[in-house]
Amino acid sequence: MRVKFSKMHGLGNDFVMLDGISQRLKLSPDKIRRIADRRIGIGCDQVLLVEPPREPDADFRYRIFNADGGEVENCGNGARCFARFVRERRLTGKKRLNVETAAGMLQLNVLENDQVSVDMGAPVLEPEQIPFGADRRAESYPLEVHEETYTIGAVSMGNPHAVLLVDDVQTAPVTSIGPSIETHPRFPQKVNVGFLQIDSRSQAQLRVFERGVGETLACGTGACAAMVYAHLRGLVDNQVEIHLPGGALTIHWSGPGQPVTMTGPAMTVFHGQIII
Ligand SMILES: N[C@@H](CCC[C@H](N)C(=O)O)C(=O)O
Repeated sequence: MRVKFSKMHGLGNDFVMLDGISQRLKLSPDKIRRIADRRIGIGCDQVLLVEPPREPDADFRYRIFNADGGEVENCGNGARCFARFVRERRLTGKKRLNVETAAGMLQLNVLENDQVSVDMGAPVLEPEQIPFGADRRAESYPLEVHEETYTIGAVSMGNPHAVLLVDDVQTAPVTSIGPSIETHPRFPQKVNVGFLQIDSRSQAQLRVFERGVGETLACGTGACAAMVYAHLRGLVDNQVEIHLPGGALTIHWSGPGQPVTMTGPAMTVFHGQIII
């Protein structure tokens, strides 16, 4: 099967974008892994597939596959790239888009200067719905990892996130404890793990060990989850610039029940074809 693709990224979180509207695609976890492989494939953190919508009020459906082949619910950086992709491929001329994901409907707004703003919906904090093993909802939870107890926040942005506050993001144990938290038994569907350093009430730094990928240069849903946790702890105001290794995202949240808004860039790198 010969497949046309675009290589894109949002702050270095990179994607292979597939148009499943003008070409017939049969993807399996094995094919996703091959496409995502940086040596024998194209290489990416996630493969994103655009399909026709199923819901009447949606413009498109967009599906997300991690580099390990697993399909997941949401991807913030991917959502911004999706908006740019459907316009560049002339699948739509709209600047405001409604897109269906496994996590629900997202609203996107294409701005000037390669920026896209996304209404990511309201965060979910009930442990059962994250899903996270805890008796009741709390602001923070103790989590035992390798006989040490860490304090975490647990937030779903459609996909599950654990957030840890750290003094210095540069020396944070992202790759040493990230994998153990990702697969911790209290997160039955695994989890993305964010390490957050708060610099002021409007500036923070974040590194994320992503479920099904490893550490990435940026994670949009991770930045939203980090904002939610920091806001619930009273550490930040309603708008925060979150600096990730690949660049900054602006995240806005005014509190429980309200949607989180994420604004940042979406970049196209090249177009190509692959035989899979
Ligand atoms: N990079 C993404 C998140 C992608 C999915 C994540 N790895 C998961 O398994 O939930 C983002 O920008 O949000």
